[in-house]
Amino acid sequence: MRVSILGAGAIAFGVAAYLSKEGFSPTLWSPSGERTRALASGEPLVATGAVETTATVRVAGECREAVEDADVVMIALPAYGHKKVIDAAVPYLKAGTPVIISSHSSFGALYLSQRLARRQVSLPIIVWGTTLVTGRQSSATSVQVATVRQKLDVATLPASAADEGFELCTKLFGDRFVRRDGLLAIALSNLNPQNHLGIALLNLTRMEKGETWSQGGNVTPAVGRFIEALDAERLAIAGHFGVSVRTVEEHFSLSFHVPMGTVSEMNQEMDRQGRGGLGPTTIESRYILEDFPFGIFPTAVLGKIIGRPAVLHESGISIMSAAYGRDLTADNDLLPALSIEGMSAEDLQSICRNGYQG
Ligand SMILES: NC(=O)C1=CN([C@@H]2O[C@H](COP(=O)(O)OP(=O)(O)OC[C@H]3O[C@@H](n4cnc5c(N)ncnc54)[C@H](OP(=O)(O)O)[C@@H]3O)[C@@H](O)[C@H]2O)C=CC1
Ligand SMILES: CC(C)(CO)C(=O)C(=O)O
Repeated sequence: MRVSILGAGAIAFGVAAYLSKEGFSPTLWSPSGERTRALASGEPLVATGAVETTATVRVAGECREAVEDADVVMIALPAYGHKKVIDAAVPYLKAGTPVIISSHSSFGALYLSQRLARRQVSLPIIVWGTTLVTGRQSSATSVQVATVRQKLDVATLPASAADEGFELCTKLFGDRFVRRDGLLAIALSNLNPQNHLGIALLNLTRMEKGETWSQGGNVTPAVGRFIEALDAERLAIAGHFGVSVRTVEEHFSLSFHVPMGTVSEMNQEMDRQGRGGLGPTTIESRYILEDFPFGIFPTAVLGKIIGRPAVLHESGISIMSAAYGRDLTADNDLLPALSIEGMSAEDLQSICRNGYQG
């Protein structure tokens, strides 16, 4: 099966390595072309850690080439690139060809559905609550994979494609998928924003000064409690919509293979095992530039829609925007096209179930 991955960062490399190892043939597309230059010249992709393989992967020079050829398309890059990449792909996507959005955030699936409806193209959009793997790109041709997650939440747009989406994901990536109740559940499942709000806000000076610091080791009890309080707001919103989502504690335990405990205890355990990872060394980090506009902000919008303001989410945005000297919510280039802020909870639930019709 030909899987074209739009993106060529750590996750795209990790997924390409995983698929190659499983006998599928992935194609990578780098929007600027920069990150696939060495692979395009014939060098193999080398993965180490939780996925160990050396593989030759195809590189597409243009988005059209990646998309037209594919049996499945996957978007695997930070949300601040989603609009650009979706706009590039939409003209070439074919009816029926599934599109997987890895670590869906900020209703990117609705944006894709809206653009496809304008072309009167109908296809299943498969959304994941987070990524299959975690890791870092270690060079232009290599990736260090830290973990392959045990469980991954999945849903589809429209919801009626759920069986097809679940079967496809299981065929490609194994028996690890947990079916969730539609796009809204997935939009509330991505936990990076809450984790990264706690980590980045409470370690901002380390990031700004470019220090080398242990991420897991610095999820101290106070940082852990803050993340748990943010999670309580997210869970309350999910509860109001009647959708079931994983707790932050379940997320850590299942993603990083540590026994259940408090958020701090689990991070400290990862750190003790040498798997705590390093925190960002710049404030120009996706922990802020992706997670605040595309994760924390949409969750705060959902809180407003249901009349239960997510006070810590809103405060986090205000404090970080003040620290940046600009309104971070303005970076979200997906929400304005969707006018979600003006919708009723019922209308939002309906569009998240059915998508846009051509
Ligand atoms: N890495 C991890 O462990 C985890 C990552 N995630 C999530 O997975 C997603 C991918 O993460 P990761 O692979 O680490 O990220 P990277 O920063 O490594 O992604 C780099 C890729 O994104 C592209 N990109 C960056 N900015 C833009 C833009 N403005 N427009 C178009 N494309 C852009 C780059 O394009 P180019 O090729 O042109 O340079 C490149 O292909 C993110 O949403 C992240 O939050 C979630 C959990 C863990
Ligand atoms: C490092 C990790 C796995 C945990 O914060 C992560 O979520 C990321 O890189 O985005």
